[in-house]
Amino acid sequence: MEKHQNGEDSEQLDPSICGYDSLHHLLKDNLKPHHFQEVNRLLTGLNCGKVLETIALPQSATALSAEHGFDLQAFCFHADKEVLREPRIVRVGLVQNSIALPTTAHFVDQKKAIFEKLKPIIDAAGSSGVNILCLQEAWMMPFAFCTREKKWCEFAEPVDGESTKFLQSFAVKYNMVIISSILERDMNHGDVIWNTAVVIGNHGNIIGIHRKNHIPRVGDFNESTYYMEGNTGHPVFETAFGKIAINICYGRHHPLNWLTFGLNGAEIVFNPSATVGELSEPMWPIEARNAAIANSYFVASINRVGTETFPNPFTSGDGKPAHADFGHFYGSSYISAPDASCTPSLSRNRDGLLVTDMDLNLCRQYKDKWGFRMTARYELYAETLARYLKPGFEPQVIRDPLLHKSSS
Ligand SMILES: NC(=O)NCCC(=O)O
Repeated sequence: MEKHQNGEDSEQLDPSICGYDSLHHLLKDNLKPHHFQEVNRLLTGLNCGKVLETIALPQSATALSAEHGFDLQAFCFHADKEVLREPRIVRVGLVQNSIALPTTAHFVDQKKAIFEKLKPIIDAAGSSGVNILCLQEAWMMPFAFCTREKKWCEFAEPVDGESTKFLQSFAVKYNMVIISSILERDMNHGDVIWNTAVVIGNHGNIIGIHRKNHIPRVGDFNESTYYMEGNTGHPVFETAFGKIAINICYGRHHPLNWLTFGLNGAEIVFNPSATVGELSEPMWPIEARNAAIANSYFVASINRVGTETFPNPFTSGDGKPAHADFGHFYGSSYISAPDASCTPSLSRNRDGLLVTDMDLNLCRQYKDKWGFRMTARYELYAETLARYLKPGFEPQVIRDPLLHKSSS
């Protein structure tokens, strides 16, 4: 079987949806235009009563996408015009990518090759005027946590390590905030390892970090072998372009995690992820979108791409025979808005850059319209949670007194 540069088998290289690289394209090409219009309205919603607009990007960006073969799509979310506030338009970029060399290559070469691969994509974002750019989870390494082998810890870096330095130069060059999700080694605290998002300001400064709150224990996601649950809470970073937060991957299954970023004032929550089709694909278009609606903020979801094969087969205690790959990381990065509209997703199988303008005024407009914050009744839940956390908790269940009585 033919092997490709990144270690994928050619058999695994058609992770298309019936030959299409996204559900959007499949529907568009196969439905009659008026059917597609209705399906699209129901699936991706309307923004200010209209289908989401596409935007034209500069030729420098489209040329980079053509030369390097990455998917490039661009959309725009509007908000209603307000009397007292000017529009607050932010241009966001999301990058999804596969690894660049087989996982058997020297670790230094693997990381360097990913840096090289990302350069033209980040340049395309910069030349498109992106204000905030977010990369996928642990973008600087293969997602080797399935293996449980400790050698992959060598990819971990301090917060101000080489990946941050690499991105700082782009942040300065393009006046861009960059969110970089890395495997972090905290040298000042006994070399402890974390799954961390570093927020780099548009002057190249490090604004702060957030460490992944919820660590998966599902399928091959054996991440708990490598790092612990984060200790940074739910920080919101006030940047030159808006208040942002990062909910790293598996945290998207936890509604209270989304809520707490919202309570701290986030206007955009980024969800850098690494997840595979077999496990989570039906959840992917739902959870982030629901969070955007429920919390009246934008959510930017990013997933890596490709199938990563590791040198030694592994098992995960789920009865599956030993295997050496993680399954297919299905890309499909997209953005959801508080008004229930969302962009089509990027390719399921190619590297990509999604550029999206969003008027942050939409967040407050939807708080005013639906009043989810005002109707939330937080005190009810605070009281139940406080009781639930005590060892003597008893669930509030009212039993039908006729249950188990024999019917006469
Ligand atoms: N990276 C990560 O947390 N993946 C867990 C699987 C999922 O949440 O879909």
